[in-house]
Amino acid sequence: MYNGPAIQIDNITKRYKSTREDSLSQVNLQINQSDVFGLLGPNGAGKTTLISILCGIISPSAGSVNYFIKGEPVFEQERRSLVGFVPQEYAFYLELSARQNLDYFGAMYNLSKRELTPRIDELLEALGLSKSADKKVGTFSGGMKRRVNLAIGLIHNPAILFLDEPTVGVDVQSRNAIIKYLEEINQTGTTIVYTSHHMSEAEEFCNRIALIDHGKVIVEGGLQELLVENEASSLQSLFIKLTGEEYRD
Ligand SMILES: Nc1ncnc2c1ncn2[C@@H]1O[C@H](COP(=O)(O)OP(=O)(O)OP(=O)(O)O)[C@@H](O)[C@H]1O
Repeated sequence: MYNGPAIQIDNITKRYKSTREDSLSQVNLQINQSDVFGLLGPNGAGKTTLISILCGIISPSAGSVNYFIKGEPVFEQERRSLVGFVPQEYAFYLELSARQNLDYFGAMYNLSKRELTPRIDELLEALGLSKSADKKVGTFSGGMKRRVNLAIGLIHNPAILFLDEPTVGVDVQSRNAIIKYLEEINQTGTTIVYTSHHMSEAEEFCNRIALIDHGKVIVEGGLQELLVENEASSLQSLFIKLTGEEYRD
């Protein structure tokens, strides 16, 4: 499988208008096409800010992000169809059914009914939502809502998928289903960039990580190499070793 760069992040700095400090400072990263890349760090480190910049939801104060598919640069106008985003907050209509939500968001990507119907069936089936497809999402459990959120981010079959804490608040079964499905799509060529506070999940799921703290990348690279280099027995111990034990309230 092709494994050149998919995302090139150069010198990203972000300062929100209402703040006096940079939320991100001089972030440089390269994410490769076959990666499941983990953006990890304590509360307030800058993970959501970075992922929001990468998906084009907010602009950086300085620096640039470039995307590539099989080595070819992606132009601004193509980006929307090639990039998918699964936000931390639920991004759907509680009064609509799972199928109606997927229909609605699919139409926003200009997918035709002929493309959309089999894609919706495939996602509902893959994420264990077929039986509840026509029920209002407002009646769903937390795990089912997370899976609907994921299906919406994937509706247009993006080549690069960003996920901000996709398994927060779900039970073991839903977590397992979500991670298994993400592993499958990564195997078939989707680049995945994800944030999580769940260190054992990230340790199993990611091949490469960047540890971010106070808006800066502290370390980045292959997960196994980082564990060996830092003499850490697990991702959790690497995290504590590099970010300390103090609360970040
Ligand atoms: N819209 C905003 N306006 C002002 N400051 C913000 C805004 N969003 C985030 N920040 C600040 O930027 C810094 C990074 O926040 P961010 O949400 O990116 O961190 P995070 O690593 O995603 O945290 P968490 O793990 O708690 O979700 C924090 O100091 C936060 O207070």
